[in-house]
Amino acid sequence: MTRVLLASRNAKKLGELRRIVAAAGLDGLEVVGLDDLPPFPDAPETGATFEENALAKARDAVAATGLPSIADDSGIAVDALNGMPGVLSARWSGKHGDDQANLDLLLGQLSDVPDERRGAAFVCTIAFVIPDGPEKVVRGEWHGTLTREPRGANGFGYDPIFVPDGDTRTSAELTPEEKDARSHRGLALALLVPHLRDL
Ligand SMILES: O=P(O)(O)OP(=O)(O)OP(=O)(O)OC[C@H]1O[C@@H](n2cnc3c(O)ncnc32)[C@H](O)[C@@H]1O
Ligand SMILES: [Mg+2]
Repeated sequence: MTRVLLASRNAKKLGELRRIVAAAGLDGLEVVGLDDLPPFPDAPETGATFEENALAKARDAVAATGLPSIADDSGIAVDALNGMPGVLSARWSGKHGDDQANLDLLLGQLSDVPDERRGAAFVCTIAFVIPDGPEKVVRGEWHGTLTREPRGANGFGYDPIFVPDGDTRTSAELTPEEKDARSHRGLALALLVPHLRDL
């Protein structure tokens, strides 16, 4: 069994990563999370791009654990905000990981933005780093529009205000399987799976 670390401190995101990797049926891979290992310090995410942040998180995890490591840096890019919150999505309200405050602030900022200009995209960049080995970075995008009120209880983060193109439900109203099949995270991991099979 080869061990692979999913290096995320966000329990909901980690759950999605675990679920998607499990669905890919990678025989011979044992997936571990940060909660299965001794703690190591969480470096600040200071990169200007999702790619830089994902690579930094995966490299830190490799340095601390010696395990092949996967890290996800993701967020929402809003057209009317010129692509923000972007890499600041997790701390848009000033408090890291406060999903409700982040979502409320974003909705307030967009209150005067008309329906035809409420486009947004979820972006997920995943870095896979092997000790003394190659580094891979993949990216998935999921395009849609933003609602005016939150709807739905599934998912996390900005899911209750994001309606993916081709649907009328928010991504918090999709089943987990529906979200995985279409999401930025599902798309990125699909691109990574061939590299995981090579391990
Ligand atoms: O860095 P780690 O430890 O993985 O955990 P994190 O929560 O800090 O993760 P990010 O730095 O990548 O920030 C991602 C933020 O973007 C949002 N986000 C990412 N993927 C999302 C999704 O599938 N649905 C809703 N919101 C999402 C969510 O608000 C997250 O807090
Ligand atoms: Mg983070």
